[in-house]
Order: sequence, then structure tokens, then C-alpha cells
Amino acid sequence: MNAAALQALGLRVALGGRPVLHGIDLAFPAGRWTSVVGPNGAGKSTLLKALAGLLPAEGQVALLGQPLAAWRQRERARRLAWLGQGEAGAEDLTVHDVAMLGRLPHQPWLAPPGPGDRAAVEQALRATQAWDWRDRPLGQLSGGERQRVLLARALAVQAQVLLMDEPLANLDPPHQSDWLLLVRDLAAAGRTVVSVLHEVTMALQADSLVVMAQGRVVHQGACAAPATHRAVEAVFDRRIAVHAVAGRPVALPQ
Ligand SMILES: Nc1ncnc2c1ncn2[C@@H]1O[C@H](COP(=O)(O)OP(=O)(O)OP(=O)(O)O)[C@@H](O)[C@H]1O
Repeated sequence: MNAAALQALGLRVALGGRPVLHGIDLAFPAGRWTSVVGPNGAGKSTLLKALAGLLPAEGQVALLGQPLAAWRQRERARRLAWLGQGEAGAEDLTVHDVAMLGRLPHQPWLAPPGPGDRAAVEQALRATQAWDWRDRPLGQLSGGERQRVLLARALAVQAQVLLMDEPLANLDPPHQSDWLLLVRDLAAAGRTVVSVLHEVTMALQADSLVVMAQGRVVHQGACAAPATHRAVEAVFDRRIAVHAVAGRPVALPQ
């Protein structure tokens, strides 16, 4: 049994005076990729932000066995990488400099990047096939190209835990496949990945699935388990059905 790399206990969040998460208990084991699915407004992004400590929340989040609040900020930033949804800013920075932002938690205050930082950035940009644009400003890239740079920034952190909100946004099918291979490699190397995905078929390629509705977890289980497939169909009002194609679960519209 794997120890939980990230854990939520009784997690509650209110936004604009309205409860959005109603007491979430979840454990994300080390070396596993978990996807989170559910209808619009279910609270998936809010959950991910609360797990990253980006929102005020009641209850507890533990990262690698320590409460989130007990970590020093830089130490925490080395261990938990974040890829948000539709992130703006840094338009004038080059692709290389954007990816280098992922190394900030590793660098002494005001020190220039060292060889280890440059190697991590090159590796991350090559992994997302963004290395060739390293001198271009972020603001000149297409939506999918930009997403690959932001993914590289998250990879460059080399964190034990990666949280990604809609990482496939704007990615074409080959780069979605690349992302899948990348995430599997990360999990095989002992990292913990949690991704919020609208692409249910992609989500079902994970190790385990969290199904959310109305601010609650309605199911958590292995992606291969028939009970998980039934929970996915139910949460989307049976407008999709999960079938096995070439031995893998695939969600098709009804
Ligand atoms: N700043 C806010 N103030 C008030 N309510 C908010 C705020 N942000 C989000 N909400 C509400 O919280 C609920 C959960 O939002 P969240 O973005 O977590 O859902 P989601 O499952 O990620 O949705 P989607 O699939 O549409 O991205 C929604 O009902 C949303 O309207």
C-alpha cells in the first residue's frame, strides 16, 4: 500500500459566501495518477486550488505527511507544482524564461540560474516539444503552444506532486498522447499527479478516478473498475457511456 503523498480531510471551501466544497476526504497515493471529473460547476477547480493551498479552506490538507500550512513556502513550492487553467501574464517573457520560473523555489534569493536549473528547463521544454521556441515571447504563441510551455514550467519544478487543471486545453491529439505518456512516466518514477480533465476518455486512462458533483466526491475508484464506469455515466446523466475499446475504457456520447 502506497503512502498518501497528498491528503484532504474534511475540506470545505466557501466562495462569495456560498459553500462550494462540502467536506472532502481524499487520499492521493505516491506514484499514482488520479483524474478528477464531473459536470461544470461541480467544484473540481476549487478542489485543486484548495489542495494547492491557493484558497482559504476549512479542514486539512497534508502534503507528504505534513499539513500544508506547516511547510515553509519555498520548501512547499519545490514539492508541489501547479498548472492552472487559462493562466495569464508574463506575455513578454521568452518561453525559456517562463519555464525558468518553475526553478524559482530551487534558487537562492536573487541568484542567477545554475547549471542544474538550466538542465531542468531544457529537459522540460524538450519533453513538451517547446524547446525550439525558447527565444520567442509567450504572447506570440498559439493556445496549444502556450499550454505546452506552461506545462514545461510545471515540469521544471521537478516536484513530487503535480496538480494540473485542464492540462489538455488546446492540445492537438498527438500532444494529448504525449501528455499521457509523460504523466505515466511521472507516476512510474514515483511522482503523484492529480489532473482535472473534461476529456473523460483521457481521464479514464489514469490509475484512479475521482468523480465529483455539487461540491462532493460521489465516487473514487480504479479507472479499470466497472463501478467507476457506472459512476461516470451516472454523474453525466447517462449522456455518455463507457465502453471497452482495444482493452481500454472509452467514453462515447449516447
Ligand atoms: N469567486 C467565486 N465566487 C462565487 N462562486 C464561485 C466563485 N468561483 C467559483 N464559484 C462557484 O463555485 C462552483 C464550483 O466552481 P469550480 O470552478 O470549482 O467548478 P468546476 O467543477 O471546476 O467547473 P468547470 O467544469 O465548469 O470548470 C461553481 O458553482 C461556481 O459558480
